[in-house]
Amino acid sequence: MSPLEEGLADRATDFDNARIERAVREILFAIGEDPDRDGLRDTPARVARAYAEQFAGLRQKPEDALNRIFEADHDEMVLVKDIEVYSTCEHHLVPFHGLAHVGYTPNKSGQITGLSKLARLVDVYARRPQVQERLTSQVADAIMEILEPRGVIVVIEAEHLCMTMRGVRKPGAKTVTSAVRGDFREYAQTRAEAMSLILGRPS
Ligand SMILES: Nc1nc2c(ncn2[C@@H]2O[C@H](COP(=O)(O)OP(=O)(O)OP(=O)(O)O)[C@@H](O)[C@H]2O)c(=O)[nH]1
Ligand SMILES: [Zn+2]
Repeated sequence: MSPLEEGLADRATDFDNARIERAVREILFAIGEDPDRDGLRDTPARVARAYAEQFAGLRQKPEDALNRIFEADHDEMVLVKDIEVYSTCEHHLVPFHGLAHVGYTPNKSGQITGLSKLARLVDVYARRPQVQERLTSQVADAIMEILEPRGVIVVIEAEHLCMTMRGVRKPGAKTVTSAVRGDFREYAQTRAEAMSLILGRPS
């Protein structure tokens, strides 16, 4: 399986609402609640709808998002920073959220994509059970494969609710991950330039 396909659900496997509803009802029983009380009666169905949205990326491919490629007379860095990202930690199924910064240097023929498509691509991978490291590298690899740029940099900074509301309980702790490919990996100067734009200060 190619890295881009990792985590992609078999498209034949439809999202199973009824099964989620049964499972959530079970969990409610198991924690000692009454799933039939007023406030909880519709909860299994609500959770199923929420999961359909939260995990929609399991049925999407990166090329569904990066589907507009133009040619432009521009072959220098394009960076979209501060893309809000919400994902689900695959260890505890609780959210992690933060900011993604995605930059690339177009190839010599100046192939670029719509700016919003980079944010859409982040969502394709974020809307799956994830670890932050894999999310970061999948976004970078998809851009390399589809746009064939000279290089890509992806930086994600996020707070994991599994580390704040439970477990070690360290609110405010940020996890920063990066994936660099092509020019950004090869040339320290190019990488430093991107990092200073991302962090908003000289690195
Ligand atoms: N590398 C990585 N680890 C993650 C991510 N999200 C959560 N984790 C960690 O996954 C680990 C799971 O550890 P376990 O010991 O199996 O589970 P646990 O007993 O619930 O661990 P604690 O969170 O320490 O209470 C924890 O250290 C989490 O902080 C992520 O995106 N990347
Ligand atoms: Zn977790």
